[in-house]
Amino acid sequence: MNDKPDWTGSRLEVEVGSAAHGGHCVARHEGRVVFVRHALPGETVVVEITEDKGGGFCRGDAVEVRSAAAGRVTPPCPLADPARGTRRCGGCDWQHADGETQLELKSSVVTEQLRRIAGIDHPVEVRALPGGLLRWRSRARTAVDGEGRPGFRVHRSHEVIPITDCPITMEAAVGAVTSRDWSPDSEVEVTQDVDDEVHVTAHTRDPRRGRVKRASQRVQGGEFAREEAVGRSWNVSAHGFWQVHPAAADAFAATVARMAATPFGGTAWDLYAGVGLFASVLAEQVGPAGAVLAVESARSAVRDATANLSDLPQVGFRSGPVEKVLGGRDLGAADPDVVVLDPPRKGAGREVVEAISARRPTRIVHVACDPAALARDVGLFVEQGYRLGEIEAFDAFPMTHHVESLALLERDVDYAE
Ligand SMILES: C[S@@+](CC[C@H](N)C(=O)[O-])C[C@H]1O[C@@H](n2cnc3c(N)ncnc32)[C@H](O)[C@@H]1O
Repeated sequence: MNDKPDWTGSRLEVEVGSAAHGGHCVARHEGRVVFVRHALPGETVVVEITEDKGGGFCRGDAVEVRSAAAGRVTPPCPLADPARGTRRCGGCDWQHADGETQLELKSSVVTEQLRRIAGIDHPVEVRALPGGLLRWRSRARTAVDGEGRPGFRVHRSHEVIPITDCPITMEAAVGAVTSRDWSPDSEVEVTQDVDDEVHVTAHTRDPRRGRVKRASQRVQGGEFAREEAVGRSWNVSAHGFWQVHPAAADAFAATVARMAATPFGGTAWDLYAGVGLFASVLAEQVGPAGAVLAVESARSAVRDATANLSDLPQVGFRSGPVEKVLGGRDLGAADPDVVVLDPPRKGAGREVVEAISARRPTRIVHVACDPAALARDVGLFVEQGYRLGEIEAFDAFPMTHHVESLALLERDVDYAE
């Protein structure tokens, strides 16, 4: 039986330890672990407990800094200020850290996740992308409160804090969202594309089902957002997947190209292909005599990819979940030389890792936006006989805890095969 007191709502002074996955730092109080938001390693803070897991760990927000770390700054957004108590925007975890400190925190988290989850000692250094810490976000989904005001949710809560700005979001995008009222309790999606055209779609609540309907109404902009990367122009369905940071697509594609190094005339797979960004790079490497198979589950993305890559006949598309397509028969006869996979946040998982490994590609490039998922999948590939060659990591989401890592996994070629 748990006889520990419930600390929810209490304020405790703690010494803050290292950064943990998810934008917290770890502290201890009376033998219990407290995950503290908006603190920095080495600080002494007063934390208000927002969640007590009953005998296990607690979560809380730093509400007063008694001794600040050297990297602490005043958050540019008032919604991330400790003076607000625990009613802070849930979006930005590291606004109170300067840019260099954010890179150090993210580097330590990626390195630690690899060590803890995959048992691999491989120090990772996260690099900044050009463009600074503010106004980089080209895509956002905002909530709307009961009075029709757009906003963001409090961390781990349904409460919506109305916004008049969001300093990490591009100016025209945030202006399009904040300049009007919306249907109460709806959601608004916004995209600012490379031409600075803003696309806005409202998703309204279905009162019968008590959740936001998938049916949506375009309020501003066109069907497609135009983007540019790898020297090409891309048409992406206005709220379809495209990298959120404007410098990310080129940086990731260049890294994929370098790590993949697919032989001319070879075969490559681009799994979770989106609108075909990495498939285009692989297609250039294999040339007209090679083959690239792009697999993607969202039908609109496959449609966009097919149109975007119509000049690259060596790219073939399969529409459907990767786990199903890899289990099917229409993958083509040739085993891939190289596989690139860029799964959603939860990672690819054992079934997909085993299906890829069974085809014995020489090189695998794993692109991950979550360090824990990266470590899980890397560990699974290592179980299948691959070794971690290198990792390049980018801060494609400044001010938040998110970080993008690209890992190269290699298998020694056995020429007797
Ligand atoms: C992180 S995005 C990567 C897109 C692309 N590589 C890029 O950089 O633009 C992940 C993509 O995987 C797709 N996806 C999610 N789950 C999938 C699944 N089980 N099978 C295939 N595609 C999936 C999503 O629709 C999304 O386009």
